[in-house]
Amino acid sequence: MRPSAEHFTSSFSSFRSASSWFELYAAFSTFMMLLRTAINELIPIQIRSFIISKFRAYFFSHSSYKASVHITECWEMNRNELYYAAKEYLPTKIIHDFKVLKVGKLEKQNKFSTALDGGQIVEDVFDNIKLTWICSKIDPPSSHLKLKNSNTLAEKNMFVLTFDEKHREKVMESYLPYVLSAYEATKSGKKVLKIHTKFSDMGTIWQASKLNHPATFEKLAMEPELKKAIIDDLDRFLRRKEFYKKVGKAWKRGYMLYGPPGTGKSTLIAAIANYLKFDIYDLELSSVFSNSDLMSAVRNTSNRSILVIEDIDCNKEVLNRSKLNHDPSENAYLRKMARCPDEKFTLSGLLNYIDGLWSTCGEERFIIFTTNHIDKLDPALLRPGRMDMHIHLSFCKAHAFRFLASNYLDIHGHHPLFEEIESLLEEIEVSPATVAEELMRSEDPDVALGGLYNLLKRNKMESGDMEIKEEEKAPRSG
Ligand SMILES: Nc1ncnc2c1ncn2[C@@H]1O[C@H](COP(=O)(O)OP(=O)(O)OP(=O)(O)O)[C@@H](O)[C@H]1O
Repeated sequence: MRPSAEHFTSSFSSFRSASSWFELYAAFSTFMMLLRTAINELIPIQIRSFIISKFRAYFFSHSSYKASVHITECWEMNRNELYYAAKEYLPTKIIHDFKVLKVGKLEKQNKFSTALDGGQIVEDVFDNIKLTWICSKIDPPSSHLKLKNSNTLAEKNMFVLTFDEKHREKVMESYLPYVLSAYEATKSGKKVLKIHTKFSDMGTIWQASKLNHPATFEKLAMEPELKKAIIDDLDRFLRRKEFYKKVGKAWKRGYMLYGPPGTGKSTLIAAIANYLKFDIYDLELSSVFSNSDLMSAVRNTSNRSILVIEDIDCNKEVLNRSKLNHDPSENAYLRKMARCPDEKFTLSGLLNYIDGLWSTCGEERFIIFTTNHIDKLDPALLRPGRMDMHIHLSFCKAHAFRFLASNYLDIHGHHPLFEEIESLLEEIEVSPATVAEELMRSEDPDVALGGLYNLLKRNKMESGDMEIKEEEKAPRSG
């Protein structure tokens, strides 16, 4: 069909109106350009930025951009503590209104544990910030990468935490540390303690076994003031994380336990470990072959642990080893394995080294040295500030004896032999270990206490005989 004359006229008029629109647009653009130039020239940039920020805040403050944090099960092929913290923390948020929840119990636990059953959305509020958690699965990587020290496939699950973008800083700096600290607390509550011993002379691997030592402060025969001072010190240490940070000190503590054999040094260490819920790393100096060997051993200890170095006065032994006492070919081999050719050390050098290295490794750590002969120690070790507390454990006197009698024989009141035993204990030196051993010989208190009395009398006579002999040996004056 051919177009009519009216059709052409209306198309032309619409073209005219379009051209007038362009004219209008051009005029508007020119005006805006002039206005912009005028504003830029007349209003300083600071005032302009301020006005723009206010304008944005007014119009966009209610629109929420979401930010997400992905917390995967593994981090750099290792267990991601934050993931496990979230796993432990989240069920506590829905325990009263859950729709689905996994429940289980391990042999060692006396309560059952709970876990999310995947796919659930958990809502949490922290400091008026709304947070949403969801657990989701990650496809396993194509290569069958395995976790270090574990048979689990890497990166199986993750938590996605979503929140308002504007709370990003608070979530990262306050909320996540809060989730982590709640986990640390529950973890230490149900922790099965371990004692690690150095695995071999050549390697630096620790071998762990369960620490089943039942020692507690309640069962330790010790002057009540000293016991209280130690417990107070431990409590202070535990709650002062922020303080250590503030004063720029490593969050660590060192004790020196000294006293004769059998006075309870090892028992006290076990009681401290049970109290703090810290693992023990028991380092025998005879298993350390060089500074680098020692460095690896110390570096491989974990946080929340106690590094115990017993009998540090055995200086001779260490020096003897470094002077190649054994077969020379064997020593060459051992040095090679320890990657420290011809490296020697003295005990004081070794202790200085531990001190320096240890203060740079991890946190929440204890180091405990024990010695039977404090007088033999290198003074550098006893220097103020190196060890935080020097604890003297001594022979059994009346108070410790009564304590052991009530603990071992259930005698809480009086016994006819008590006074005689106590006066003998004032005269001779007997360790709590010897007393405890005698008290364990019979369940009958009369028999056990009788045995102890006889032992103390014998010891007294022997020490009297020795004194007489010493006097006889000494040259007589006049
Ligand atoms: N103060 C104490 N309170 C309760 N029991 C103690 C005490 N001291 C020692 N014992 C008992 O004696 C045993 C040996 O003590 P322990 O091994 O702790 O002494 P030690 O000072 O470490 O000895 P060593 O210097 O020979 O290693 C312990 O198993 C414990 O039963």
